[in-house]
Amino acid sequence: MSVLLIDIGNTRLKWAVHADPRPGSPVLDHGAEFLENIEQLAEGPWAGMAAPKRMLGCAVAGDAVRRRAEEQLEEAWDLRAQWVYATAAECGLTNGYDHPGRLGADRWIAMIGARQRLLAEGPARPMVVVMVGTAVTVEAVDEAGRFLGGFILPGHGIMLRALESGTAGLHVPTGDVREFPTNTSDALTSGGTYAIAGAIERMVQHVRRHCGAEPACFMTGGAGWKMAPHMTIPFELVDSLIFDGLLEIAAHRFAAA
Ligand SMILES: Nc1ncnc2c1ncn2[C@@H]1O[C@H](COP(=O)(O)OP(=O)(O)O)[C@@H](O)[C@H]1O
Ligand SMILES: CC(C)(COP(=O)(O)O)[C@@H](O)C(=O)NCCC(=O)O
Ligand SMILES: [K+]
Repeated sequence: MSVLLIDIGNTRLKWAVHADPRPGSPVLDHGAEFLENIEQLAEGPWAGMAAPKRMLGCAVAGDAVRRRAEEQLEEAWDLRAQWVYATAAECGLTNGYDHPGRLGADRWIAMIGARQRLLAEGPARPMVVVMVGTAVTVEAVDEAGRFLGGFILPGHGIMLRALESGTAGLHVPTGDVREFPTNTSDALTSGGTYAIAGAIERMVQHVRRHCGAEPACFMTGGAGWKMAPHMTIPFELVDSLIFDGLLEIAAHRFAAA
């Protein structure tokens, strides 16, 4: 029973088709489109594809974007969309947010994916789960699977645009990451990268102190590769964290259905 998984962030819609709704099921096809190209999915990459039996996704980019994706599913295969929202508890995770439903669904699902991966690799430990997309999120999860809380930071693009629009002298091309930047381009690129790296390292300290154990650090998101060379702590870069989480949720939901 093939399943189409969709993750709509504020920059791109990412999709993957898996053979079955169960963890580890093989990927049959996948892709990503910038939000402005969603209307071309049914006639483009999805045109020749066998109809998936089910769909499960998350969308944090607003109702209008979500509806545009739903229209493509209808047009391509007459497939009904099923969206995941953050809840108080799911797949072994409990949600410590003040209002659990207000947590971004992508953050919740990535934590579920990371927890499964952690438990597949060894005994339970605390985790720090990082998503580097349009925004950056840095989540803390304790050994028992309780989401303690997380940071939201601007991503690379937003940081640069904020500085460009708020100043007169910062309109420069992208630079390199340097320990001691000596030109404006490098200063901006390094500032953004180390701001994100610093937030991650700080969350690792918080978790280490709170849980009394070394957290496992997982990183995902379209710009995760930009951070990877500049991290000083051990971490695992997992591109598929959200899809891993969605598959886990799909296994529960579609087995019960
Ligand atoms: N092919 C690409 N083109 C442009 N930006 C990319 C690309 N791949 C990754 N990125 C970077 O990834 C970020 C978006 O990551 P993504 O995971 O798609 O975000 P979101 O989940 O918020 O839509 C962009 O801000 C950009 O820095
Ligand atoms: C924090 C986010 C903007 C991240 O979005 P992304 O970078 O993946 O596009 C998204 O998860 C969101 O809108 N969250 C709702 C608010 C919250 O999690 O507290
Ligand atoms: K995302």
